[in-house]
Amino acid sequence: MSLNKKSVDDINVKGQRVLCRCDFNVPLKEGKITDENRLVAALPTIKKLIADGGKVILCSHLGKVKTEEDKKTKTLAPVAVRLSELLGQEVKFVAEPEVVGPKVREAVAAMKDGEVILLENTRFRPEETKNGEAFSKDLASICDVFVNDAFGTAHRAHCSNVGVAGLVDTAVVGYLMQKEIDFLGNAVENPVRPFVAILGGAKVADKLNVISNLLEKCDTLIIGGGMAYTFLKAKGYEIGKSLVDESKIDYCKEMMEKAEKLGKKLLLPVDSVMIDDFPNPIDAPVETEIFDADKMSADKEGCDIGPKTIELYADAVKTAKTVVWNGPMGVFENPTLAAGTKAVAAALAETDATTIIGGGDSAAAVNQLGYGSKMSHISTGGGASLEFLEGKELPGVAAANDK
Ligand SMILES: Nc1ncnc2c1ncn2[C@@H]1O[C@H](COP(=O)(O)OP(=O)(O)O)[C@@H](O)[C@H]1O
Ligand SMILES: O=C(OP(=O)(O)O)[C@H](O)COP(=O)(O)O
Repeated sequence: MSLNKKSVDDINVKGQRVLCRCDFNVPLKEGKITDENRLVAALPTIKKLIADGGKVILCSHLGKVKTEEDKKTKTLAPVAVRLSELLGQEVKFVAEPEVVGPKVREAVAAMKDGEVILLENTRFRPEETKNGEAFSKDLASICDVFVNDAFGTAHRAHCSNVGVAGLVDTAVVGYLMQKEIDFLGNAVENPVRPFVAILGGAKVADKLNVISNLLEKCDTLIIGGGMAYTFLKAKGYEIGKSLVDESKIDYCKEMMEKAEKLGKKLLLPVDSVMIDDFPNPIDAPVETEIFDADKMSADKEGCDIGPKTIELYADAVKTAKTVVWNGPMGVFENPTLAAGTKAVAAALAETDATTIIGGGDSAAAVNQLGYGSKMSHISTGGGASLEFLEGKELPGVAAANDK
């Protein structure tokens, strides 16, 4: 999918009411934002709209809203406070149960050019995630122009990113959306080779589906983390209590055949760090033992790639010119099980390749290890970047006006 969409550079927002959909779905702990990456990433578009004299109405979802209790804890109030600080001007938080109601209409009517308001969590309206008409219409009624900069949500078709776009004359994308699609699009469509893709993590079912498409595009596909064990089982190896998706064993066999047919390298762990039981809490001390991949213990669980695999993977990355990485190599939240993830992050930091990180946990791992600034691009979208890499059209992008 190429991004031949109208952007904030193609419109004049002076004096216009601009509804700007961002992805402010940030992690919160006791009401405090613990990672503000998504807020910082949204600033260029917001600043541009302010500078151009728009009346900037920001909106976003925050988490999944299922209960009444969620409406207390998943408020965007802390985001308004932090955004005000980051922008150096007031972001007025206008909260009401229906998200867009009389209070918001009044506040919008009173806005001066260059002012900013933030609406409450769009998922407080139950129609939001069903792309229902009433809420889309409410959103469209308070704006002249719609800007979608929520890349992290682009794989969803909801009122605030898709429904509303169909009800306004002007629907464009923001800078973050553009940057994400450009980086990810170039990486898969015109990669400087060798192109290495690294997949790991625990969302095994989701991520296994990406492999078929990625195999056609990359030169080497490296598999680690929880998803590796379904492959190792497909090879006939004992995997003990490790994570597995039984329904995907035949698919993994097919993927190994596909790689061979296409002449692509598919690298799997040759050894594994195993433990007796999954740690609880996750960072509790654990006793580890290293096994070759074809001699794993039937009573243990594989939780990281072993030292031989680290060497193999670091070597494969060394000569790469483009690397896409999604998903940690092990249970990196536990310091004893973080070596594989650390080593891959270090290998990426050392190459002169274009390095693109996708997925909340992978991004957190890279940042925690201090390698964030060494990567070419850290995507703000996990699910969205994966669906994009799979070659799927993202509804949030498709809904914007073509150039
Ligand atoms: N071998 C493994 N067994 C169980 N969990 C694993 C294993 N390797 C990695 N994980 C877990 O995978 C999680 C991240 O997976 P995922 O959500 O798919 O990644 P991302 O957020 O980067 O897309 C981490 O919490 C990590 O502990
Ligand atoms: O955090 C998000 O997705 P991600 O965890 O896949 O990056 C997006 O804000 C989408 O949120 P959702 O998965 O609740 O629709």
